[in-house]
Amino acid sequence: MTTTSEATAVRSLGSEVTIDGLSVAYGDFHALRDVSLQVPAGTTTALVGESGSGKSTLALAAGRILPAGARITGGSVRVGDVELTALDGRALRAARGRTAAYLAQDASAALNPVMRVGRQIAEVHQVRNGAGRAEAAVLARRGLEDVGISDPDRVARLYPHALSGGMRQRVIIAMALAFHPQLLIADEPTTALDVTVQAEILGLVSRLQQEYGLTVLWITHDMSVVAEIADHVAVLYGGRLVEHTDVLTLFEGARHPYTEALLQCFRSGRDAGPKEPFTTISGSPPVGGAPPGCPFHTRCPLADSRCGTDLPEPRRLAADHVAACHRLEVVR
Ligand SMILES: Nc1ncnc2c1ncn2[C@@H]1O[C@H](COP(=O)(O)OP(=O)(O)OP(=O)(O)O)[C@@H](O)[C@H]1O
Repeated sequence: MTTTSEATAVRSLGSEVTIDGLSVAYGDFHALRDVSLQVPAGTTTALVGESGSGKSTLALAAGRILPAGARITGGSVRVGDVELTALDGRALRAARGRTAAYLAQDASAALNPVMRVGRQIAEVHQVRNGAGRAEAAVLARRGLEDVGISDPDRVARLYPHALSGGMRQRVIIAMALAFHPQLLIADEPTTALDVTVQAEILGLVSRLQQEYGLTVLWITHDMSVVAEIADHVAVLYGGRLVEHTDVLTLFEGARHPYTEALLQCFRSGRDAGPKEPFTTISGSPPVGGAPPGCPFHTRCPLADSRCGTDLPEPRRLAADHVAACHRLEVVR
């Protein structure tokens, strides 16, 4: 039987995540190819890239919570000391429960509409942490307080439809924390919220991340979110990791032409007046598989003939900086 202190105790939650040579396919189509990435325990890595670049596939593979139909075709994922890619069946189901919690863009889809929110969080404490019913109710209220809800007793009795979008997202965060996750996957959880609420939720997750030492993979299109929450950034294009670096280097010394193009779009959107056009990346991301050579070569202003035929290997430029590009010397 679990004691009160065991059920209540929150470990220093985050574990190191090591992804090595990971490839994932939906049917015959490879959405992710040969991606290697390390997320140190207790840090946040932002996954950025245009739509379809493979951000969600990578994050979901890191928690082994890919949808049905997705197959890991190569490589490995280790969370803490568990090699997730080596597990299947019952062992995988058990490991999943211990490993990752997921914050979705649409918080209402993650909540049961006919159950009071306090009960939903309490159930996690009962099932996941072995708390008794009364203790779980206390923990649920404490969880609501922890995510900045000032009147947890009242809110615990509400159904999800009675909550605003921001409040629903807070409830989902409280529920995610109740899982004591080794890895928190945040899939653009703030994009559906208005700007003020978005800032509040980002501030909240940053505080909780530090307080609980959470390891976070944060999927986003938005470089201002990256600046706010990330320690490291992984840039994906056409299912490949093209650059991986710490957040300061990203903004001050990105080396891959695709990363540079994303940053130019961000800066021009941020600095443009209301009627000024802002920069976009010409062309579209690959659909149905990346071309041979560098996946970005068809849109890259610096591409030469080799870029169309040879896949660039990731090159280590500093302890915390890797980029895969044949033309790094001419970027800076
Ligand atoms: N369940 C699925 N079945 C088939 N193909 C899928 C599935 N999920 C994703 N894909 C495809 O895999 C590729 C990568 O998708 P993924 O959702 O990982 O990209 P993303 O960068 O997260 O995009 P977005 O920002 O639009 O969410 C895309 O081409 C997508 O169409």
